Amino acid sequence: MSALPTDEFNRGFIEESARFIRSQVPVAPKLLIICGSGLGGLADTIEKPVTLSYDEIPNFPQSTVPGHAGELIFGTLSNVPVVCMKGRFHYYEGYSLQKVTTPIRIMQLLGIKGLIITNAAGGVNKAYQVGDIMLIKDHLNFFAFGGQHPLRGPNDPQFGARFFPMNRAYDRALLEVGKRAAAEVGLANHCHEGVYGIYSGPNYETVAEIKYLQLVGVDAIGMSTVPEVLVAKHCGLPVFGFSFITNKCVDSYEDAEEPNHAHILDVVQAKAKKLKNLVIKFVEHTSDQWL
Ligand SMILES: O=P(O)(O)O[C@@H]1C[C@H](O)[C@@H](CO)O1
Ligand SMILES: Nc1nc2[nH]cnc2c(=O)[nH]1
Repeated sequence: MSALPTDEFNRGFIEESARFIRSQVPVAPKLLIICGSGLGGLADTIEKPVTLSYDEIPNFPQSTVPGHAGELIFGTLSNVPVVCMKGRFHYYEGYSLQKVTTPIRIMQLLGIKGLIITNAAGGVNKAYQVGDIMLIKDHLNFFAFGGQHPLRGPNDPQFGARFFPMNRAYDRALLEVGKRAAAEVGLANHCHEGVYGIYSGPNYETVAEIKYLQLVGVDAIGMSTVPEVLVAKHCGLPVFGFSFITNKCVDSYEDAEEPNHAHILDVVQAKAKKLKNLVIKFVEHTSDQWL
């Protein structure tokens, strides 16, 4: 008999993962930080870190992409107990959207109150430059237009309602705090608010696809984030997200530039300190909300 997609969300599996983590970690996290490609250095700022490798945790997926270490780092930031996922999962790796998002549900069982989500993305908006950040104000979920959704299948009401709104998926107040934090760490002139689009990958976009994305209002394109945000919103978690613009998307046949993952990781590395400072400032300004 074929498995329902929600079998990956099976409570027994998720609870087993959560139980194991509880047995290893002294303090339950209040905030989950998901690190995008090359952004694992965000975890370096965590105080009193306790590291769990993904392969130690029962039923946890394994990272397969360079720039995604495959570790959970628990500790504190501005006195807030946090957990940092150094390594996320992508649909193109072969995981179902349910498997991609199980960490959100596991962390929800552990008691998180919010999500900071980051990614490396291509700049579709012509005004965006390499090294800019885009605070995510909304997304375009191309997977859903094609009927692909992590919450397809029976709903578990203990996590959230069958039908749920997404028009305020990216918390407006947190976005304002993000803007302030970006200015404080010297990123004011490199900070935008925009719409993130998800593309399945693993290839980068064609010129025609980039022209289409420009037309429909996508500012930055990537291969992640949206599934995790859907599952986080389903279980009521406020979300703050930003994209780090690692390349300008090619929208002309005359342009010989080609995106390249190794180069993308180098670009992230070059700005790592500022991005860490941004996350530190953001948590500092919002700490009361999570405790
Ligand atoms: O995990 P994120 O979304 O940051 O990773 C992006 C999308 C692909 O996984 C990869 C392409 O270079 O970077
Ligand atoms: N889909 C997609 N993902 C990316 N991640 C980093 N750059 C890009 C890009 O140009 N396109």
